[in-house]
Amino acid sequence: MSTLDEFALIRLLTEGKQSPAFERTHGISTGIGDDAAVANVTAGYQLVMTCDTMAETVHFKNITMRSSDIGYKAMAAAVSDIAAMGARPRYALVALSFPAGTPAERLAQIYEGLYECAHKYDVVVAGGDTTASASGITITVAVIGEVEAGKALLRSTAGPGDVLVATGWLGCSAAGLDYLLSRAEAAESWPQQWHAYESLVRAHCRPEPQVEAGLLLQQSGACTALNDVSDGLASEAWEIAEASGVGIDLIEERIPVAHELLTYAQKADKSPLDYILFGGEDYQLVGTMRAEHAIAMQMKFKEAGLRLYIIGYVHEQAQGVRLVQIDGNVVPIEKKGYHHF
Ligand SMILES: Nc1ncnc2c1ncn2[C@@H]1O[C@H](COP(=O)(O)OP(=O)(O)O)[C@@H](O)[C@H]1O
Ligand SMILES: Cc1ncc(C[n+]2csc(CCOP(=O)(O)OP(=O)(O)O)c2C)c(N)n1
Ligand SMILES: [Mg+2]
Ligand SMILES: [Mg+2]
Ligand SMILES: [Mg+2]
Repeated sequence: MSTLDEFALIRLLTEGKQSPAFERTHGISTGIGDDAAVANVTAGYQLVMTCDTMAETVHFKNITMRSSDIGYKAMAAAVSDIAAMGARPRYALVALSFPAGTPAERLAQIYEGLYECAHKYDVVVAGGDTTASASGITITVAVIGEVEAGKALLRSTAGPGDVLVATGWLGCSAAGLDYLLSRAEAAESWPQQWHAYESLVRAHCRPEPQVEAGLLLQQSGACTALNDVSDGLASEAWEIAEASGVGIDLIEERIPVAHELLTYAQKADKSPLDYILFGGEDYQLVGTMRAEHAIAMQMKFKEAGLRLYIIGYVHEQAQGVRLVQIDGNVVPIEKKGYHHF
């Protein structure tokens, strides 16, 4: 960044991206430009707050994501945690660190993607922070959402007799990542129209947080626990099981498998189930609900153009997470997923 100082860069990244009218109608009275942003709170609602970081080499490399994808996914991953509480995302704060000399154009593209995702999910970018880093780009997005008081969906409230549900395909992002790593082609030069494994690449680079699904589950009153899938189905099911003091059985034949995941796994001599259980970064929702409500919820989801799969059930005994295999054998599922350290 040779020609722009810090403040000129912040202007370049943010100016003209949100109209003052948009900010006003979304409850912001002071946005970017002061020491902190000021927003109204809705009476009778609670704040829901989260943040997630994406760091170069850990969450992305130049062969796995374009700059605009990095921004998009950073916002999507943070919004996903708000969806996983059954809440509505409202505001975002963005912290960006990069080594001196990073081209301003690259940063501008990251912000193009970031705002694209923010607009899609009706999130106002209310501020952030910009610093140098010793090496690599890091982007942290904090999202503040809201939910009707007392209605947030927790991990710790699943009960015996509940069924386990998922809002979409799992494992596609991890398979897409494997494909991109094996292909090893600089992301910025990817073609506009992607042909091979397009859905897997999209799942990895442009995940869609399930905000609408989370709200439907919350408003229904039938959902007893909810998580988003950032570390893999096994890890998320274990988190619900441990927090709620229950056991969970996953039914292999009920877990949906995307066609392209099957094709890729076969070609790469990998197991689709391994991607589903231990891959992560799907940003679908996995939760529990009382069994008697499950079919009606599936209908509601269908009417809304969404999907809801019943993929398991909750036990009284806290014997961890198990897989009911297609042949009827029941095997324990390891607590493994993505671990940073
Ligand atoms: N450095 C930190 N300081 C304070 N709280 C943290 C920190 N890192 C994570 N947490 C909290 O720990 C919990 C688990 O975090 P994480 O595994 O990242 O959640 P998720 O997988 O849903 O993003 C969250 O409540 C999160 O806010
Ligand atoms: C280059 C590269 N290597 C590996 C991964 C896979 N990966 C990185 S972090 C992660 C787990 C999710 O990230 P995390 O920061 O743990 O999200 P959180 O659980 O906090 O939402 C996965 C599967 C990747 N996305 N890119
Ligand atoms: Mg996190
Ligand atoms: Mg989460
Ligand atoms: Mg997260």
